[in-house]
Amino acid sequence: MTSGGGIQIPSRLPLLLTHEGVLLPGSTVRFSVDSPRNMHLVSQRLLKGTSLKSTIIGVIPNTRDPERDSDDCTSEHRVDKTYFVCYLLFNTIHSVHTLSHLLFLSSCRIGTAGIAVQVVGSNWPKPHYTLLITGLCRFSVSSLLKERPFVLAEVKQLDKLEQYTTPAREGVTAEDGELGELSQKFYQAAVQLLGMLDMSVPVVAKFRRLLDSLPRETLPDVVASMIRTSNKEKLQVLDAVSLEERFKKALPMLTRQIEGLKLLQKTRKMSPDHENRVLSVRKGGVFPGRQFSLEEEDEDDDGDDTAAIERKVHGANMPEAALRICLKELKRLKKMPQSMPEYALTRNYLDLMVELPWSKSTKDCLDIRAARTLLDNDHYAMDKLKRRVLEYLAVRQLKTSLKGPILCFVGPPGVGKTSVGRSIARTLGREFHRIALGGVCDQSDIRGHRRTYVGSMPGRIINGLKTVGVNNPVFLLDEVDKLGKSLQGDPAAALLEVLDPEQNHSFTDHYLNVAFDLSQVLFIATANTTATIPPALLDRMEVLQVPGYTQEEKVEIAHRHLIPNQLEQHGLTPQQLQIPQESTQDIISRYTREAGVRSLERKIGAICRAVAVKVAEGHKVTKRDASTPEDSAQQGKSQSSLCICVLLCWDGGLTLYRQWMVSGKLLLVASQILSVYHLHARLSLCYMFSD
Ligand SMILES: Nc1ncnc2c1ncn2[C@@H]1O[C@H](COP(=O)(O)OP(=O)(O)OP(=O)(O)O)[C@@H](O)[C@H]1O
Repeated sequence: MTSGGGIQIPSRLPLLLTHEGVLLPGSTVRFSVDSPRNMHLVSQRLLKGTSLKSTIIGVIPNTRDPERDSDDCTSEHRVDKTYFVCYLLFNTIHSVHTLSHLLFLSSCRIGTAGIAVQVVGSNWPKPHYTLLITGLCRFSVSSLLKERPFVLAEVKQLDKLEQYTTPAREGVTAEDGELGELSQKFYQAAVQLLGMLDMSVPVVAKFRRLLDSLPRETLPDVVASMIRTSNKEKLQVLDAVSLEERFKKALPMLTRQIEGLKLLQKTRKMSPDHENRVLSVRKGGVFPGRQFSLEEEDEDDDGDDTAAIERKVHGANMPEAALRICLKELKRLKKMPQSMPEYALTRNYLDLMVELPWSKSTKDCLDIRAARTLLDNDHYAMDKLKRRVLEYLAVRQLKTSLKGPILCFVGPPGVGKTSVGRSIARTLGREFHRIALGGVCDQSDIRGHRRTYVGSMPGRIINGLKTVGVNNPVFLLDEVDKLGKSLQGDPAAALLEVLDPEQNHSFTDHYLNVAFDLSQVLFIATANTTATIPPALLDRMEVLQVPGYTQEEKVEIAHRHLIPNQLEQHGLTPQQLQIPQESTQDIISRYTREAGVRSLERKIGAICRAVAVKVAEGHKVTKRDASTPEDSAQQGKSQSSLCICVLLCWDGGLTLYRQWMVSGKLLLVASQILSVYHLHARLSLCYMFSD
């Protein structure tokens, strides 16, 4: 095998006839073997041989063994007798052709001698072997020695194997004239290509490693086997026996690949992370392995995402403990692939942490006189409550320390507890957030779920803070008396910490798992009764009773607040609908039975809706008729003198309760029966237009 210091391949080589791929010297290719001749080669030569010599075979590319095709025919048409006779005849002729074909092969084809580095056999779906062969050198077939059981040929080695063991400087150099220039050009092109490729791809990594360590002579074969080339092109390189010709054949392929990449990069604008990756490899001469690249890629892929969160985390102005947790989570997030379910959980957690108003607050603009005016304007009566609220606010104005009592307004429904809470927020110039506690029976509603649970989320307090975006809002805990209890814990107990000024500076939501200072939040609670409020909770609050209203108070509330509000809500003007005090009194005494004014408000709303329909219809009619200036004047007059007559009818009897709003002639335009009270009564409206 060795002659004169150089390595020689055996002069007789078993030949593997393959049509699958082209094995070039210096490359490794996997071949699937299933034709009888090739199968014999593997079983009788490769598997039985014990020496290195026995693992060297010749690979003749682009050759389909004719016997394999005929074998296929046999199996497919085994039962067809007529075909079988034909097949025998055909095979006799064909065997001559096969021999000549192989002889033709042996006279003009070039193959690659290679070492079978791996042989894997399998019986599924049919018996076959898979060979992993590393190419050594070119050879030409001198003569065919035998055809069966596998092809054996006398071969002539074309490449000198010692070339592959010579260091680069002793191989082709620039001083070697045209060949030297060619090889230098080829090397530079290969380096250029490398600079444009994604280094995390294994084949590129291999390419980079090989580029500097291999002798230049081997580059055309190695590069041609690695870049995107067709089998035909690889065959051209294989057939190029002279080194110069080989460089000339392979260089255009390499240049084409570079141009193609350039074009691709032009159209698909390079992403910055890709650029970074390429740059990092260009700078550090050592190419990182696959594992390293993957980690790097993960970081780069979501680099923007995590970088943005990191910026937000640092900008959120959160306390040190929270910041530490965020940075820890961020570190974990960076290491996680985005496809991991925990990635989304951690991401959501960090999003919430950066959105929370750790140190964002509104400035209180408390002026007791203005507060009194505002409360008076918003609410009629409720003197006792308003007085206490003003006292409370005055103390706050004098003493900025916020450790005051938690006010709890207790009274029947609709007496204005919630709306007073809203007014307090307005007088203070703070954000207002209402937390409805009616029916809440799970303590995690208040404190949140631990992050270990699927679908965990923060409690209502933290959610409320996120919504308002400041850490000093007015939180109205509505209906504290309707808190429930269940196996999931007692939400009232969770509220104890929230409402205790001594404790709530370090309120810890289970989801956040870090303390949030609630001491700046102004809590106001409302309830219909104190009977169902847990004593411990009641003890933390100052109860302010809000009694129901008298008839006179209700009439005043209706005319000062409810009717103007409803008119505005329904897009009506006071000229279009005027409800006299007597009518209001009647509605209160006959159609509402309540301590508050919610039902009364609904009745007024019903009247407004009915009037809105009529006004809208009136608009249409007048638009159509108002073609002349006289018509327009008439229309304005009619609208301004629109009045209402309330007809109350119940149990079939009709009571006309007529109120003439304008003097003069009145015309009944329309009447509508509105369903107001389910069985007893109906409210009928008549619209009268002045002529
Ligand atoms: N004194 C008042 N002055 C003006 N409007 C009032 C007054 N009392 C109640 N209202 C109005 O009555 C309506 C109902 O009030 P609100 O929702 O505050 O009642 P509540 O006491 O909170 O009822 P609930 O206990 O059912 O929650 C609101 O539109 C409110 O403006």
